Amino acid sequence: MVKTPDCNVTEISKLIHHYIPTATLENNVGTELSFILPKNYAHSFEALFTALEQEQENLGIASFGASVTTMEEVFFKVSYMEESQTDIKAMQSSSQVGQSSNRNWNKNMSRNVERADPPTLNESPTIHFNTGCSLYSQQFHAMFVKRVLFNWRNWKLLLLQILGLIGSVAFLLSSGHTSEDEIIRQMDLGQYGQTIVPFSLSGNSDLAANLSKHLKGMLKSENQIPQEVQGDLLRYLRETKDCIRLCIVALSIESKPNIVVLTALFNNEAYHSPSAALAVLDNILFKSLSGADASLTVSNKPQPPPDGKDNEKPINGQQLALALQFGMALLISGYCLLTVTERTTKTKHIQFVSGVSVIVYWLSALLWDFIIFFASCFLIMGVIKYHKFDIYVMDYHILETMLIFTLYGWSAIPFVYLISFVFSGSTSAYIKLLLLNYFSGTLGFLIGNILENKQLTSMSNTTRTILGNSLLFFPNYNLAKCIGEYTSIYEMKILCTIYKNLSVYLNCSKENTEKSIYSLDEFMIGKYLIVMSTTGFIFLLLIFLWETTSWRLRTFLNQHIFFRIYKRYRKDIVAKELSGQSEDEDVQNERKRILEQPQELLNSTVLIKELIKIYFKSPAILAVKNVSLAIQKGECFGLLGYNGAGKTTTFQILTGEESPTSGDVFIDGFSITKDILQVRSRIGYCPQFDALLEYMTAQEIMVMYARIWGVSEPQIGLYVNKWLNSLDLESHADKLIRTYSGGNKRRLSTAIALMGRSSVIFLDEPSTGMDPVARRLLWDAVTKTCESGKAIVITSHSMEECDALCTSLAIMVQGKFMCLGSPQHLKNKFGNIYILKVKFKTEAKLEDFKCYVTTTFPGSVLKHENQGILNYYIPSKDNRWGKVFGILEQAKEQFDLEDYSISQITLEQVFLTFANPEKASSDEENEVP
Ligand SMILES: Nc1ncnc2c1ncn2[C@@H]1O[C@H](COP(=O)(O)OP(=O)(O)OP(=O)(O)O)[C@@H](O)[C@H]1O
Repeated sequence: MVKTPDCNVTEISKLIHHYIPTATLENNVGTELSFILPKNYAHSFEALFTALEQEQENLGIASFGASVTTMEEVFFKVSYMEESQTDIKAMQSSSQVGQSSNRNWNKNMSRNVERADPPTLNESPTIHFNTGCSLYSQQFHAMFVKRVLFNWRNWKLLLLQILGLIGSVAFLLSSGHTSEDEIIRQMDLGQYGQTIVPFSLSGNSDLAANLSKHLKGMLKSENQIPQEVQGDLLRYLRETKDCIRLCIVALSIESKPNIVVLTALFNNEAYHSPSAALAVLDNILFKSLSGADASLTVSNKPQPPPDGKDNEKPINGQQLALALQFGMALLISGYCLLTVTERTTKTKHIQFVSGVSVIVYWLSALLWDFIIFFASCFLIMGVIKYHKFDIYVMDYHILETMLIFTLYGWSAIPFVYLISFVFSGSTSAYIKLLLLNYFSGTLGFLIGNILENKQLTSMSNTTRTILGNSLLFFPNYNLAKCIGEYTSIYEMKILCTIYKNLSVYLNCSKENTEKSIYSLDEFMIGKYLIVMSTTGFIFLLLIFLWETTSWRLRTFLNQHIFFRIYKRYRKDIVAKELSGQSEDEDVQNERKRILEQPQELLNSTVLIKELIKIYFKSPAILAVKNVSLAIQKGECFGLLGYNGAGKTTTFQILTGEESPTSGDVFIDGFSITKDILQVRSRIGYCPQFDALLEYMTAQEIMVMYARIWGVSEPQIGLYVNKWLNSLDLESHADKLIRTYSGGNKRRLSTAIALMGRSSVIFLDEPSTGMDPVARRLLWDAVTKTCESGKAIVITSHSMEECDALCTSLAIMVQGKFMCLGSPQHLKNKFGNIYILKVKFKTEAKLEDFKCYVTTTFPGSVLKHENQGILNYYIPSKDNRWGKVFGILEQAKEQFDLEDYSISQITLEQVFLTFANPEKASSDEENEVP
């Protein structure tokens, strides 16, 4: 029944009980009133409905109808009976007494019992909500714990990143060193394999002949090839092809009067050829003096380091600078994982609409990520110390090195946050950021060094400066430069102290050695430190700016640029599709009321004024076409429509996710286009796809949202448990959300949307995937939330759900409202048929019954016939409820009917009429007069 303002519910109940004593009140919410009438009183229906029709005006009934029990209600009844027979004791002993009564309510279908309860879920008088500084500190706490839990639950990933950092640094540092035990290298020709040794002999002297003989003998014994050259030895070396590769040493023995000149030649491409040539020469001299058996062995053994420095490693700053790049990129890039996931799954949006401030959100993330980074830097210092890179750890240098790392972290973490806005997937974001950071560090470092060396490039100074300065944008480049320059400076200082006479190679002037490393001069680190500390602030500022002004920017572009251009070139479409005029009287009246009355008089929680949304693609998609609507406090408004009708887009605009192309929305009087931050903290939102942090448990995420809303710390447990109870989630409270079924995730998303102090809650298909029991729990929670004074806007493809919950609804078709009003109003307005279902005991009188129906109800249509069951559409015009029941009671006896039912058109049939007008009109033409 639809009640008028002066409806007398007590009198209506009395009248119904007069005819049907066992009738029960099912629902009394808003303008809707419904009773359950047992079927065994079907014989009294004629009298009851006739009496209702006669007294309709006196009792304050705007309209009424009847529907039969659905299969879902049968499901509840059967499962309840089954359960009560088998497990009644268990249910009674349930510790959750309130919960248990909830379940009974749902399974009994006696909704009135529960709905009569005072609202307990929202703003219970005992719950205190913090504001101001305490609210901000609670939100910071919630955001910080969220971040900690992410790393705690994904510890393997974090460990991998830290091990990657330390491992890569350790590996690259150790692989760059020469071994401590240097090998002894023998300086003979054997180290080059078999070689050709050209030699020339000139003059006639015994000594020369003797030397030549020893040379040949020695070379043969060493498996080398002696090659006597007649004529010019140098020319032979230059022109003989084989010599280019195989001649390492050569010898000339020249006899002059009174002297023999021995000359050893060496191939200057072979590293050890000079000493090998001398060794050959010394050997033949020794052999000629001491006999053929005498020999000399020449070996190369590096000299040991000076006293006390025997373990010191050579310092190599570039090596460390490059070694750090991969590990740092691996760790730092990982900070995009949660931020990208939160943004793409809309979890961040939900946190913002629940009231988290932008500053709190990002600073809490920065703090935790910085702690992890700082701890990792200490581990790197350990590795550096272990590898004896004393320059970074001796004296106060550890502080200087940590300062470089700290400033790098300060700029690199916000850099990663900022760049992560570009990506739509967390894994691809990680890989791409890893490559960007790594290559900006390594290639940037090499390019930077080339740019600094004026001899290597022919660029003008301006180009060189622009290129050099643009590299400063990348934190990894600054880190590499800092470490590289830092090492060079101290290396120079140490060398100048030890070797005072090295002025040929080093500038060891006082001015140079005593200059501060923090100086802004070239080859000092001051510039890089200042750039890192400044870019940290700039990146953070850009993030805050983007978060707070991107909405305005998008709205401005949409409304003042794109839409203006569109209007200019598509006047025909704008006039036809976006005028806002409607053929439906209710939609038109609502629009007129909103446009004509001042906003204050409308006093609505949600006010939608001429809302238009166009997706400017090719071709442009007109998703919402000039919609106006006012939703009051305590109202549950349903938005129905086929897939693609524009419901989600409307929701996205109402929650500040999408910007409107034209028009405005006011929540509690605050404009969504101008005061988005005020609007955000007044909204609860359950999006179409679950926006949950899957590494958390239900308990943890609910506690997080309770903190975001500002529930006082001692009451959070109580508050969260209430909401977990309300959607029957306590048994899953401690399980990770990633293990939940789809239905349970929906329950949790809905509970999150319903909690807090919002004025309006948007539920986008909340019951998708829920079982019937969970759906009833959801209905119960939604009804109680409405009763607590909040407005709820819901979209659903379940007509039954909208029928049960919504005080008013609109059917949306291709972006427009086609009708508007309460479910019963729409059924009465558009449902001009009754649905008659008849079942025969035998089919003997079936044909007679068909003739009877055709003559008794002119215009009726047999919709469906199957195994003795007939399904008719009967026009309701001229056939009142009482008359129809009277006729069918008589027909039951006359035609031997086993059973019959007569019901009003369902909301679903009204929906089909509107949502598919072409089909519906052809159906009506063909089937229903
Ligand atoms: N981001 C987008 N870019 C372009 N077009 C879009 C975008 N989002 C939605 N649309 C289009 O806008 C229209 C309305 O889509 P919307 O998602 O609002 O429908 P809906 O009624 O919520 O459908 P459903 O019931 O399937 O959720 C559709 O034609 C859709 O293709």
